[in-house]
Amino acid sequence: MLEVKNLGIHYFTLNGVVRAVEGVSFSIDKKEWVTFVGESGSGKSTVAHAILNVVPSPGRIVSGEIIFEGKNLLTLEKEALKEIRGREISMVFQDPMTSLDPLRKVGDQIAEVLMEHGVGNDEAYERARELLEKVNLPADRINSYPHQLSGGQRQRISIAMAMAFNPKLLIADEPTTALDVIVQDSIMDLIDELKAEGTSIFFVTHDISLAIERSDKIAVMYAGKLVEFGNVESILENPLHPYTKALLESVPDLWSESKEIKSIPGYPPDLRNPPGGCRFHPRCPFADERCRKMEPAYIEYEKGHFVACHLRGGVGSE
Ligand SMILES: Nc1ncnc2c1ncn2[C@@H]1O[C@H](COP(=O)(O)OP(=O)(O)OP(=O)(O)O)[C@@H](O)[C@H]1O
Ligand code: NI
Repeated sequence: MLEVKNLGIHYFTLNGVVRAVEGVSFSIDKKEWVTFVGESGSGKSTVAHAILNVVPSPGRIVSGEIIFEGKNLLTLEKEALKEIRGREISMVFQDPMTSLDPLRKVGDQIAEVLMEHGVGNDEAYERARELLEKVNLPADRINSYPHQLSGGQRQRISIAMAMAFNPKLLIADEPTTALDVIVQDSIMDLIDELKAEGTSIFFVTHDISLAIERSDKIAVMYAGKLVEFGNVESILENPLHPYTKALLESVPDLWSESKEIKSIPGYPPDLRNPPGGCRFHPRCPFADERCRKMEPAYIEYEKGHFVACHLRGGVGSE
């Protein structure tokens, strides 16, 4: 359904070119929930924005293709992309206020999304009420302003807007990070329901245990590279990349015998000047000469389970 090939994104800042995303390839099938994990700054949000070609300035997509149902979204005319945005592909963010206007009633805002895509006035308000119910908010909330709602309720509103047309793909960038645990769960349930109705989910989180619970596949980013991608089960049973292993070991619940949380020594690199070879090599306990010199190829190590690491074979490039 969605296929991303060799995606590269740079931020052209006054202090240099930030190579935020390089050579990222993956696909998402129908009704599949794929979660992107990785440390802060690894490029998760940048990839999320690229799908609808909305990488904020000074960022620019410098390579790659984003094929959605056979069309490359990166070469599509503005108008055609606008038709897809909000209708076939929608987005929710960590801060719902980025998609809500503080000065207008939430019902008007939901109805407007529908009317923008050709739904008539009365039907749009009717649908807005239905959508509020669907996200478990009372229909009279239609007359509320965003500031009259809690953070969780506001996130429900932005999900209601995202759901307006039963999108084929929902891009959710840390939609629950600002919320408390109980509210978090209820938002995750809503996204699950959407998936049950046929929507594919591109989800971004810092919280790997959240990723494990809900998703079908996990994508692990490190310093702008996709280092591992595969089914949740195969990644848990057989993490192929040393960084993935380290991430899993940093989750306390997973390794309850030891109760010890291991953090990964060192820091991610400055992406204006990333290390040569494998970007993880300065922090990798297994790094050798090859890892310092050659970039590991991204290979399908076992069916549906991809990795970029010299320890797992594959041919690299200088
Ligand atoms: N507007 C910008 N200008 C310059 N550099 C940027 C900009 N936005 C992001 N970057 C850089 O691009 C890289 C990727 O950032 P991105 O926000 O995609 O990471 P992330 O994985 O989503 O991190 P987080 O978990 O903190 O949200 C980082 O090195 C970041 O500093
Ligand atoms: Ni982010």
